[in-house]
Amino acid sequence: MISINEQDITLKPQDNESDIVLSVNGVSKKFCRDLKRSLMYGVQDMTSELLGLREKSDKLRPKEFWALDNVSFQLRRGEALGLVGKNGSGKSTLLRIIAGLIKPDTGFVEVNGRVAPLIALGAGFNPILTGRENIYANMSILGLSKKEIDERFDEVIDFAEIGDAIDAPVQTYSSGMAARLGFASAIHTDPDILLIDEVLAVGDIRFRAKCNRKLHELRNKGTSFILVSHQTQSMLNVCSTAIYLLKGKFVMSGDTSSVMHKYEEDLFTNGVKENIGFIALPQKAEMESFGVDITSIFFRNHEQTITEFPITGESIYLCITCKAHKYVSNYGVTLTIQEISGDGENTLILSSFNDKKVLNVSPGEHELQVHMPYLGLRPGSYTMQVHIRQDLIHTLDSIESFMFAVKSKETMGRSSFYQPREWEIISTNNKK
Ligand SMILES: Nc1ncnc2c1ncn2[C@@H]1O[C@H](COP(=O)(O)OP(=O)(O)OP(=O)(O)O)[C@@H](O)[C@H]1O
Repeated sequence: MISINEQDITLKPQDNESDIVLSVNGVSKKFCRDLKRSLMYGVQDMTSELLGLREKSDKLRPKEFWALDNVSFQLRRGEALGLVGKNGSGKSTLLRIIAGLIKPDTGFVEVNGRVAPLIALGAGFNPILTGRENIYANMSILGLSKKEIDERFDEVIDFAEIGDAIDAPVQTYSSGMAARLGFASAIHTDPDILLIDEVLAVGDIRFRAKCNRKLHELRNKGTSFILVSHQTQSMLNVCSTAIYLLKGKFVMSGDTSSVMHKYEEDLFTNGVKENIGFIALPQKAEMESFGVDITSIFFRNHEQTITEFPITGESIYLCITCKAHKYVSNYGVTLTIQEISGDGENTLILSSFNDKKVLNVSPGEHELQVHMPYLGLRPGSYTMQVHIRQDLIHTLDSIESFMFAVKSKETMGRSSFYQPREWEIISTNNKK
């Protein structure tokens, strides 16, 4: 994933009309899911457009739906704006309208400068043309003359690290190569606005670092960005402001952390509210059990009171109640925690086996407590897998998703975990 470090954000939007590089005004776009009807509407629309009869329509025809519904916002020079929303909320449609790839059904977009879309992998590339031909086609679509492209050509292929493959058809490229070429040609057009879709999460770490440096350079020159991402940390790192779309509708805009907070909260409370921070399971019959069954999972605070929300930096006990049907020795618990809107990476793995804690239980009910004196997880929404194993091999019981939200009393800034700390000044005057 492309990311720009926090310190890269140097340009602050200024309150000046001439700073507005993009203005999206009441933009709506409708689509039709039924292929036959969609083709029929397409032919109808084209005919009426050719006859000069087509008016922007704010009415839906049968089987149509609004993929974008009356969205308005402005982007200023040097601003990095995040676009968040669940799958299908209209983010790509909005980027494609801004890039001029599709037309809105109502509203309009005003662009002050050159827009370079980094939308789908190898977007805009013709697979049967060579890399070289595609660079010329792509850069001229973005408004460069042949002479300008000639001047930048070597820089583009150098940047893309394509080598001899530049004269092979793009259909023979790997997705990473196509994306590198797309990225290189787009950024070498000196865009005023870069549209970055998260499908651009390609390339090795070294290439991504190179892209970051280039983006940093562009940013310092005043290029504005719109970044689509589901990853909270990338959003917080890159974007100063964000917009949240839901089913094509504008939900809120503002500073990135408040928007991401609302987005995560909605993701989280989507029909599963009753299961957050607490799970209770029906008892298993003894014949279905492998010896130890999880009966509930929840948190207790430092006073041992049950709490729904653990707090970053505070003491918390994760409690797993179990019913043992027999004496079970050498068992252990593994907890694997992921952020719900994260990139699928594990945020934290705790294992009693790794901690050399061997657990034994006699028949009956037990509460296993995992004490975390300072919770390191930052505020957000998480899912936890819980596995109880014997001798690290046999699974006795497991829970695939225990969902919980972490709240915070302190400001975390853009940190990705909580570090307990103390600040102190020690006088060294009398020390030798
Ligand atoms: N050409 C099309 N014809 C019909 N429906 C479409 C078309 N393009 C997009 N859609 C629909 O419009 C809605 C918005 O799609 P869009 O791709 O903009 O969402 P998104 O927020 O970018 O989703 P994701 O996060 O999955 O990329 C979706 O329901 C999608 O299925």
